[in-house]
Amino acid sequence: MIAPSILAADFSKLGELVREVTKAGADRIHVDVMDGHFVPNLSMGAVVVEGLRPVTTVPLEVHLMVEDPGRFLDGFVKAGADTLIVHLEVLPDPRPMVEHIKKALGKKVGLAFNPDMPVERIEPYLKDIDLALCMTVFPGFGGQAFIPESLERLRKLKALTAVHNPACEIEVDGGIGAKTIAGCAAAGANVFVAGSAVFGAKQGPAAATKDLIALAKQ
Ligand SMILES: O=C(CO)[C@@H](O)[C@H](O)COP(=O)(O)O
Ligand SMILES: [Fe+2]
Repeated sequence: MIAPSILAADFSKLGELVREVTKAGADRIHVDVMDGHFVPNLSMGAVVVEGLRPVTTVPLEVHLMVEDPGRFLDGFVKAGADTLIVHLEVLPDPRPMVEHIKKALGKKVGLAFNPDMPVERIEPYLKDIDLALCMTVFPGFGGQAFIPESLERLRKLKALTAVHNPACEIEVDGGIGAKTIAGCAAAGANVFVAGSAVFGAKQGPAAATKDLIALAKQ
């Protein structure tokens, strides 16, 4: 599954671009939310999700790179988010929030972790989540280079999900493109976030989406 990240899109044409990648076969749209604290950058809030909701039929997944995700969950749900992804780094015990997102809010829940977090830290929560997001760059900015050590981490994550929750999706985010996507798929990933490789592609976002879908399948 391909999840174009709108962080790399030309915001003056956001609706049009999201329509275009949806038509090209994007499986979901990835919305990067940054608070300037958890990561050294600011990006977008729930109004963007609200604006995009009528534009696409595919799920909108919100990647919350924020220190205090609990403050924002309701707003994103009201705006139309389908999946809420929170970072393990800011949750000493993510279980109450995972439960809240699933039961009270009725949405899908993802747990993300940075490249310097031991993969085993997510193990106790795998059985309760829909998606594990293995960051393949340090979060905060689009357009960074894929960290090669991520492949070994993905293999570990795949082995852990096989034991605890084979239905749990394994998502990769950061530096995913034509050169890195097949390796990530072989290592166990099945959801691929791509920002610059889609919206910055020479061939245009629609063709790039189709190319990435084909490469991920090989
Ligand atoms: O969460 C993040 C960055 O923190 C990502 O979702 C980026 O937006 C991916 O951009 P590319 O590396 O694909 O350009
Ligand atoms: Fe992201």
